[in-house]
Amino acid sequence: MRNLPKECDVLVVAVKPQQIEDVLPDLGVALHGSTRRPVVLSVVAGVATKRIEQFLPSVVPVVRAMPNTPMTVGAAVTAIARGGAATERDLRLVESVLESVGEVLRVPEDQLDAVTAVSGSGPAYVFLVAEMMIDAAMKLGLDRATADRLVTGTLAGSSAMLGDADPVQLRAAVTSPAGTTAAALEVFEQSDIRQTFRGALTAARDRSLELSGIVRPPLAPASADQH
Ligand SMILES: NC(=O)C1=CN([C@@H]2O[C@H](COP(=O)(O)OP(=O)(O)OC[C@H]3O[C@@H](n4cnc5c(N)ncnc54)[C@H](O)[C@@H]3O)[C@@H](O)[C@H]2O)C=CC1
Ligand SMILES: O=C(O)[C@@H]1CCC=N1
Repeated sequence: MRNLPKECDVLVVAVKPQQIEDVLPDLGVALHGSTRRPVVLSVVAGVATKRIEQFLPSVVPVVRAMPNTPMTVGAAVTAIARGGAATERDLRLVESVLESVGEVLRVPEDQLDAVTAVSGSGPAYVFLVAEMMIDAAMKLGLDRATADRLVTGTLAGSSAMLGDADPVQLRAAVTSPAGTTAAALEVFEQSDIRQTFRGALTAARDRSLELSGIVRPPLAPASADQH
């Protein structure tokens, strides 16, 4: 930890929210003892830049990001927000790192809890849809391998069509009057699926807000020679 600031331009904090107090005090000490000022990039859900800054020298730039797991296939969408000491140059540096694995958007920090609910947790909602479609396909008599290929191909193809297109228009184009899609969509609407989605995303947003309250105040400032 002590040598990290000398070796890195960007230091990524990627522990669980409950673990940041195990990491940030030592990082603060290492940065106090260093003349080099790497950007601290936190991907930790629900922990505000102000909280992170409390552990670090005031000149250290902090940028908070909410990426998502499609990063592993170069298709992330990540939102970033800057802390008090971060400059335009720091933001560009972070963007250049994150753009190597997907798209990057800048948002005000107070929107990151909503972002977490939408795109941070979002892949799980899509995977749940895949799981439920595969299950329903098998109930209709398709074998597992066929169901997997049909569902995976349908989700991938539909995502590729979305691009900048309007999902409402895309859905309308699939839905023939009194046809099969209309029959399925009627069942979805009757089950109040829209309200379910609003409730789910609100729960995720609220959990992110709640997590921001779990972090205890930092320890008294420590000088480098105490460690
Ligand atoms: N999983 C996801 O889709 C996303 C996760 N995040 C955030 O990323 C963070 C990490 O999440 P995951 O990767 O899912 O968790 P994880 O549990 O897989 O990774 C946490 C890592 O922190 C390490 N760690 C724990 N204590 C440490 C310490 N004292 N010093 C050094 N390393 C330590 C662990 O060894 C582990 O590798 C969380 O804050 C989460 O909110 C953000 C966006 C998406
Ligand atoms: O579930 C979580 O807390 C993390 C944050 C976004 C995705 N996974």
